[in-house]
Amino acid sequence: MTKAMHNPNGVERRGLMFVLSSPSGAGKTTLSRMLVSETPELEMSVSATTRPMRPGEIEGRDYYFVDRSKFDAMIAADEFLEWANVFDNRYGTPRAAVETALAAGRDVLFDIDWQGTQQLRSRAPNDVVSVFILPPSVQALEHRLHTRAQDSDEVIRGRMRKAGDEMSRFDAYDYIVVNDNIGMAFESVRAILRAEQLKRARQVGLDAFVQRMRLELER
Ligand SMILES: Nc1ncnc2c1ncn2[C@@H]1O[C@H](COP(=O)(O)OP(=O)(O)OP(=O)(O)O)[C@@H](O)[C@H]1O
Ligand SMILES: Nc1nc2c(ncn2[C@@H]2O[C@H](COP(=O)(O)O)[C@@H](O)[C@H]2O)c(=O)[nH]1
Repeated sequence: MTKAMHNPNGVERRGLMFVLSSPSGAGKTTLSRMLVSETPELEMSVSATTRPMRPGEIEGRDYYFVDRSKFDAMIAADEFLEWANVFDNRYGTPRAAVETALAAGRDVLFDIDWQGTQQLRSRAPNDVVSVFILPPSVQALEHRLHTRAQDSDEVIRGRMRKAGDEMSRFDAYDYIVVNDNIGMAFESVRAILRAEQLKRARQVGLDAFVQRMRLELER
């Protein structure tokens, strides 16, 4: 699915699909924004959703906000790489933007739930790297949802009720990060991304790179 890109070190490598999941409010959006702003080769996948827009959200930056009939038409037209029902709404990853980014040799970041992660992994098992973000405590999670101040008390109660089930999905992920101190959590996520970019199997240009140096040494 992915094409080779050039690393800063000059070795070609395959792009990867970097997934962050967590119970609602654990910090995926915050970490995603930090990661994208510090990683030029990483592009955020913008999902489509039927959920109402929150104050401060921007169409096309945070989500594509669509109604249920548009969403279902997109499913019928096979426009999603994955989609799922989450908290009584539908969410999906538009296929075209992701395929364009990967074909241009970029990495793509996904803020999606466990169901979407499963679907991506079954499509591209070697290209998905998944990270599950846990909150430091239940109290901190609830506090964060309240201080974000973007959902009604009823919505927050619903998300807290589902947090236990969401958290139990951690064991299907490659890496687990507890987001207590945001700076430390960010450093952990960034280190995971960097290490995965450097995996030997992703650096598809290594043979050619080493071969060039060997030829030079033999001259
Ligand atoms: N380490 C942290 N310490 C304190 N507050 C944090 C931390 N990380 C994130 N937050 C705050 O917690 C709130 C929820 O974070 P965020 O929106 O990133 O969560 P999320 O996992 O993306 O949630 P959702 O799944 O509902 O979109 C935000 O107000 C954010 O600023
Ligand atoms: N399977 C998918 N899950 C998605 C997608 N986009 C977001 N999400 C997940 O939904 C919940 C709720 O998000 P919120 O913005 O309403 O708080 C959260 O777990 C997201 O990760 C998607 O395209 N596919």
